[in-house]
Amino acid sequence: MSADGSRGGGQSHRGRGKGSGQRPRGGAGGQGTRRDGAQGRRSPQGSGQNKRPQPQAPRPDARSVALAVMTAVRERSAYANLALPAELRRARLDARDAALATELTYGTLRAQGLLDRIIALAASRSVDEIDPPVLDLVRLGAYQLLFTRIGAHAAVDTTVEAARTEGLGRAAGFVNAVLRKIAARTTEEWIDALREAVADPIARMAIGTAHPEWIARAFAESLGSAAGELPELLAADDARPRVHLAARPGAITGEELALVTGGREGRLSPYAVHLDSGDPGSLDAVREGMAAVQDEGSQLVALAAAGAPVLGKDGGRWLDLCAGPGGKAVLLGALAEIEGASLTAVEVSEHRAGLVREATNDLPVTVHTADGRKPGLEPGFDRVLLDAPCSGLGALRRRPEARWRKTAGDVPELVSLQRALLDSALDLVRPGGVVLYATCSPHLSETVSVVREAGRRADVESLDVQEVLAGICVEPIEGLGTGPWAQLWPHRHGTDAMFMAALRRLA
Ligand SMILES: C[S@@+](CC[C@H](N)C(=O)[O-])C[C@H]1O[C@@H](n2cnc3c(N)ncnc32)[C@H](O)[C@@H]1O
Repeated sequence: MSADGSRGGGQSHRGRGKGSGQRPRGGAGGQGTRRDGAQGRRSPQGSGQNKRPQPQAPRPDARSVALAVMTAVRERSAYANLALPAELRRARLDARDAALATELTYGTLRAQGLLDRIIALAASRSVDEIDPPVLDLVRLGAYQLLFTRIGAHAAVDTTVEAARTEGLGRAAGFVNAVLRKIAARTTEEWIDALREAVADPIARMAIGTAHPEWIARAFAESLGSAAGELPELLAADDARPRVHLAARPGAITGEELALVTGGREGRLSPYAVHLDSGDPGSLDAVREGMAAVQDEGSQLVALAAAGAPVLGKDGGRWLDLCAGPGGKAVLLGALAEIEGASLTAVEVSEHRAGLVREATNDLPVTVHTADGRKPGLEPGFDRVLLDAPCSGLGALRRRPEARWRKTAGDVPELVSLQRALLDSALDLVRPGGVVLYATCSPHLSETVSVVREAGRRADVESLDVQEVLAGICVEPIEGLGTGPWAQLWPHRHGTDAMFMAALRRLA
């Protein structure tokens, strides 16, 4: 790394540069940075004693936790929502600093593409020319300046200090200069500057809400005649989602779960409970397996798979064709137990199949590690859930880094897989049985196009899945689209943007 933060030359590794591990981290503090402020005050040099300061490992703080997660996401393609809890446990921050670390990590990752465009303008160079660990630091500082109430001095000073404690001291001047330039304008001024040369309204909205343009465009296409709701949708997609719990049928009711957790019952799934805050893993009901974290929209998918009308008697042979890691298999397995049915779960990944086994070990569920396109199972299932591998564009709010990792180029390959899996599901279901096709993506290529094509098979009819949902939901559900399929939306339903369609094999 050179002194101006650019790639190439010199040291660029965390913890190897000048100043690394030499003194407690700190800085000017500021809102939410009480600990930084207290630790950042160093004694004046040579203050009456000749003793050399003892080397001391820097104590983790909110910013170092955020940087560690950002590094894991960048270098090892980690998922932030899995890496952050591990870092928080390791750092043992108090509740206030843990909340700040969470806000900085998720916020910076979510806004990354927008921050990079602003940094490029401020640094007068492409971000590709900036050493990645230095770029992470600048992103973290820029996020604080533009999207938090942390004071500008605190945001700049603590980031420059972090450059030193992270072993990137030679880039401190560069970090300082870029952040000061960013601090000289408001967020709105930067966004206006980026939008200056952009006329297309969707592209302008995408810039302002830190979404890649192709994703905003896919959302608009899926909203169709309601594309005017795009700003609301993009804003909801940027907000931190509430934690949804699913009560396990037969173990606890939604009402009881709300009482023991202090949460609120959902308006859609009869098993849903919403929590405003807190660590769901610490709840007794979750630890004892009576409830699990699951988006309310995902609950509706499993419930629709269990409730869509089959012709003739339901013989109790149910199949989950893409089951890993097992969220819906647990709900389906618990319903199967109540109905006297059994669930076969298929998952191509050995590791994920293991997770399904673990999650369903006390339920009538058999797990097979196999490719759902050719699972080698005896056909004749009464019900098949195909929760297809997809781009995940409908669950971006739960995966802060995901929007900048995916590309439009990922979609066609997924669509071919979805088509082949749906064909297989329709071959495996008995005449009169139902396939529930679902994606956690509203992208039309992965949703309507796939089920329309399958509906062209001579032995398939489309059911009105909105009617199925009407029979399941606690309160009337609206805004699902023109049907017969259903599209859930974060801004309308408070769920992930799940899509579902029910197809029945003709007898
Ligand atoms: C959307 S996820 C399913 C989520 C799951 N239903 C749940 O609620 O936890 C899709 C799953 O399909 C698996 N998968 C991908 N290709 C597959 C294939 N050819 N056959 C079976 N499973 C596959 C992925 O590994 C992934 O676990």
